[in-house]
Amino acid sequence: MDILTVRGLTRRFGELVVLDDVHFGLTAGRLAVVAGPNGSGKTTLLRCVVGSDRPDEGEVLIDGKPCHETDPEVRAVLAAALDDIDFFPDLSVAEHLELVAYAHGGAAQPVAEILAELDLDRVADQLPVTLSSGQRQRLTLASCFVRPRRLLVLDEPEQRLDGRGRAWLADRLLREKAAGTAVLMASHDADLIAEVADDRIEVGG
Ligand SMILES: Nc1ncnc2c1ncn2[C@@H]1O[C@H](COP(=O)(O)OP(=O)(O)OP(=O)(O)O)[C@@H](O)[C@H]1O
Repeated sequence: MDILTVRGLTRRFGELVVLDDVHFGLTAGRLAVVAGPNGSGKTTLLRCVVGSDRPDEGEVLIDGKPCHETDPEVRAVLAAALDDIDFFPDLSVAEHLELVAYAHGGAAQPVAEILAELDLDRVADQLPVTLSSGQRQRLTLASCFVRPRRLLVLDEPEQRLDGRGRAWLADRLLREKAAGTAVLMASHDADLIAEVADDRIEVGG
């Protein structure tokens, strides 16, 4: 059965039809990439899937049930990194990850391990505001990987990562699939897409 089902999703902003009757399903262990040029509706689609935007028509089902962002069941299943993520300003990098794990029923992977994996161990005691942009991106991704999940939604996760970070990301996504996580990802990185994607959802022109 699909973990994620999108049916007839349509989103308009005034006269602009950004998403027009989008359909797809995603099962455990598969990765679908959302592809299209700038402004084609990739982020809008992901925002509708995670519930931070509402489609004008159509529906999003998680485990066959309509998805509402605040449902405890959805919160337990869905880990998302879209660009509107906020960090707790007064918590260190390590404390932020401890709290995210705690809020979702415990760490899926020890915080110390994920810090080391993402080269964040050197900045574990720093506040988010003191991080470089690449380190902030790594913390965004770590926030998804530290918590339990069956569905992962990522908006251009490769952005601001260096070469080593991109290699790590590809490997990590392959491991996510092997562990049975369903992944929906917007990306402009053709190499990453070729390496990890099973399905391709084209949006826009
Ligand atoms: N709240 C909004 N009000 C009006 N227009 C919007 C709104 N949100 C998005 N749009 C428009 O919808 C279109 C799709 O935007 P979206 O951010 O989904 O594109 P994208 O494919 O993610 O682009 P990029 O590759 O640049 O990240 C754009 O033309 C954008 O201006």
